[in-house]
Amino acid sequence: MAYFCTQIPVLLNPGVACIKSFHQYRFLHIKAMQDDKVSTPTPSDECMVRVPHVLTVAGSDSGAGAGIQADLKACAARGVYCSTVITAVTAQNTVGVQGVNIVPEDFVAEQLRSVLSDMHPDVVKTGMLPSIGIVKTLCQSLKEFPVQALVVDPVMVSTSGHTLAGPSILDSFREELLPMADIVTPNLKEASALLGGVPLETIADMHYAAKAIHDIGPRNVLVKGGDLPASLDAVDVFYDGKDFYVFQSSRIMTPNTHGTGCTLASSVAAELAKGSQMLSAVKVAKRYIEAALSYSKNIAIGGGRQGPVDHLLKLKSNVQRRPFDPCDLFLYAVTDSRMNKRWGRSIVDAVKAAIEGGATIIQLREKEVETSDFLEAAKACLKICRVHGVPLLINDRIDVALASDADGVHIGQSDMPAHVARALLGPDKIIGVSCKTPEHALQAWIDGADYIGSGGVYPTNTKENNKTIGLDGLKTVCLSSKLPVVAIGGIGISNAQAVMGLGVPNLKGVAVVSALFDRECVLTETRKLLEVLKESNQMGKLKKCWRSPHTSRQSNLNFCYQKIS
Ligand SMILES: Cc1ncc(COP(=O)(O)OP(=O)(O)O)c(N)n1
Ligand SMILES: Cc1ncsc1CCOP(=O)(O)O
Ligand SMILES: [Mg+2]
Repeated sequence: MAYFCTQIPVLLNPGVACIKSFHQYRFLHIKAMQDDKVSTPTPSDECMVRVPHVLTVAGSDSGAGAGIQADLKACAARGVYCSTVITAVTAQNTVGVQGVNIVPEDFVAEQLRSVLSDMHPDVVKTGMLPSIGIVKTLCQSLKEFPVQALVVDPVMVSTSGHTLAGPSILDSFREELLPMADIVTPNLKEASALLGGVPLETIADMHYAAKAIHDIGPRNVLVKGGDLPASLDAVDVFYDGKDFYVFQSSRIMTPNTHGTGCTLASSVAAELAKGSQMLSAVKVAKRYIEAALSYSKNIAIGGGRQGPVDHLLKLKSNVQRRPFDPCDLFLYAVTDSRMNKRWGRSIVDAVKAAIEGGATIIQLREKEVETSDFLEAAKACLKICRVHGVPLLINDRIDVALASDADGVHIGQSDMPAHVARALLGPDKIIGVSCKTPEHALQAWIDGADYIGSGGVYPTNTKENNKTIGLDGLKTVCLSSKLPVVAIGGIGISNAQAVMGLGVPNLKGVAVVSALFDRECVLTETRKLLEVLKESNQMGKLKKCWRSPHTSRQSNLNFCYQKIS
């Protein structure tokens, strides 16, 4: 079995050293264009990385919970490329299957030839195979273009009860397809059909079925017990021809189960494509489907009885989150547990008060707390921030940001490099970078940051050995920066006006620690600073911008400030 590495392929221009990130590439490309010597980058073999690849041969589900669409999403979620040969197009939604249109056999053959002859997938996974001709075509193609593993999900009846492959198909399954399979993953109904209609109602029956199906020829069998009567647990039985393994987990109560069979089989295929052994591929796939089911418990898609699982575990968080808006930097509150402890309050209480006072973004800068406490605080603060539509960033700790699903991070010149943070956090999270010079600011932009923090503008006791850049230094950085800027360092009620009065358009606000948190009442201090900031932005030229209602549920905080130019 080959080992594959999953790095992003690197683009090369002849004569240009290997470019490591998209942002760097984009920058060099733009620069080359400006220098008038652009040539289209060509891939070079030495930098190319082979990507694990699953080909799914299945039906399309217009509702996208199952079929080809589930396979694509599951493989993407598991980090594997997925190509698709479509055997049928179904009209389907959360209510049921309204129609099926089978793709002609010779066109299935053509799709198979296109993919197998050129792209050489590692693993083939099958779903809906609606005719004997299509089963035979597939078996023939696999003989011509062998793959490392074949995963057969013997789809016969949709969960809503619609026949997707009739009983006529069973002989070709038994005689041709299953003997070629490395694993077959029937549910109880499908296992029963493969065994000629024998009733399967107990875990003992599932053991019997796994063995009897194994005798037909596949190397491994996973009998799924989701439909087991009178069982609160989800029980699946795996048999490798020698040993039985019973996977038992508590049943996740959710209406959103459409596509779980396809997803499980695709995930097994994805793990095999990455190089896993069969038993660990099944284990990982089961863990993944459990996570997806649990995550999708309360998502609402469609009006029918059975909604789709959210394979990418993303839909809910995108509802709660909104894109970064530079206006968020207006009143940027940065916590400090030492100060809060001194005044006898928790991080969470401090954040609550700052938001109530008008803070437009929160950064948890916790240099002295244990990781587990930091994570708990981040989760608790995130709940509050989400209710108020205020973004929450984590200082320094990418791991805490990831684990808490915070909105982003703030990192300095000696922290994790911003391009690495971007690769770890993905395109949607907010990244801020501390910059004291125009060179820092340019690099932050190249690396994919969203904003820069610049300072210390004034001397401060909050951060040791921090060079003060003054208002002139801040202005120089702002003028050179392509990104919005927030000023930091020694800023409070007495000098916020002077900072904002610099009059550079990309200076969007001030970041403040001690002026808010080293005070008795965070709420009062935040309110006072907000008033000063509003004044300083030459009141009248400052426009209150209302956010769309779904982003913030408290109307008094449902705003940001934007300067009218
Ligand atoms: C908004 C903002 N700007 C700058 C900093 C400083 O970050 P860094 O230079 O990494 O120093 P520490 O805060 O980690 O001590 C910041 N935290 N926030
Ligand atoms: C974290 C940081 N980075 C540059 S100055 C500073 C400290 C700002 O704290 P304060 O607002 O109390 O001066
Ligand atoms: Mg830092």
